[in-house]
Amino acid sequence: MQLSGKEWRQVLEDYRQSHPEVTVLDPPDAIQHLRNRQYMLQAVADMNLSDSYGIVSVPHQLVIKRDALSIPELVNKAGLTLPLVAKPLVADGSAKSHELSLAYEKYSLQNLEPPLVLQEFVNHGGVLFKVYIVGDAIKVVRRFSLPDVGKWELSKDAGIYRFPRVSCAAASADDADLDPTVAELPPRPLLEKLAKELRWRLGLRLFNLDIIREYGTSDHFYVIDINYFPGYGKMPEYEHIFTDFLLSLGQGKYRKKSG
Ligand SMILES: Nc1ncnc2c1ncn2[C@@H]1O[C@H](COP(=O)(O)OP(=O)(O)OP(=O)(O)O)[C@@H](O)[C@H]1O
Ligand SMILES: [Mg+2]
Repeated sequence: MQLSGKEWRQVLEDYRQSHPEVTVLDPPDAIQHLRNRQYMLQAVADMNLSDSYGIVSVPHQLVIKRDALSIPELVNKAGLTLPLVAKPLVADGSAKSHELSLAYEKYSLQNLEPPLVLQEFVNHGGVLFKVYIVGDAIKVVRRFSLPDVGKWELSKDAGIYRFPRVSCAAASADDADLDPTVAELPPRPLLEKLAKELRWRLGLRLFNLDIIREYGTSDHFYVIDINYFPGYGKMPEYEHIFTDFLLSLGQGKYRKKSG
């Protein structure tokens, strides 16, 4: 018998209820929440994180459920500024769900295929920060990203550009000769606060964030993507970090039992 995603989650949930001695790393419903780009970044938006180390927000975005012809008008009403990144609404790891495009011109938006999320493109100097979270541990790496879009390109280009899955193609930018204002990692205390709060709000322990710094600012960051259980193989020192995480779970259980 083939189970639907929902039925499968129910099976896991029932198992958890009837086997309280089993450690569930992350609950299926919380994981499911990240598979929809309409909700994925909501926890970051709700946090309103702003302190002396910086501001963390999410790009303005608009959900288009159907009817591509109405997109230009909806974009107008929502006050979104072009260029926009169009992302399929569902982010389930399938190749299709990672087919993104960049739209420079309002009327060309009618050629997109809903359901999708339209997100304002934020210039960020072509570098993004992947922030890996494993329980209490945080590890950040730099990756090359999409280049900035200038006014010149905006006036000249009148279309939609599909781009390949950047995160797979992009090499590490950690050893590259980069503009230091672009390459400087987000402040550690800001990331600690963000990670701690997100672990709590999302109810998850194993995920990563894609963060960019708005070009020309030193401390305005945007979270543009959150993925559950990302490819940890690309995270430096993942063996140690993962082992420590698993050991800490065992210790927690032991304390609970004996305490
Ligand atoms: N709002 C934005 N502003 C600027 N660049 C963006 C924005 N959103 C996405 N990008 C660029 O597009 C890339 C892919 O976007 P995103 O991470 O949302 O898609 P994804 O398909 O979920 O990717 P992943 O391969 O990381 O799972 C980002 O790594 C970044 O280079
Ligand atoms: Mg990403």
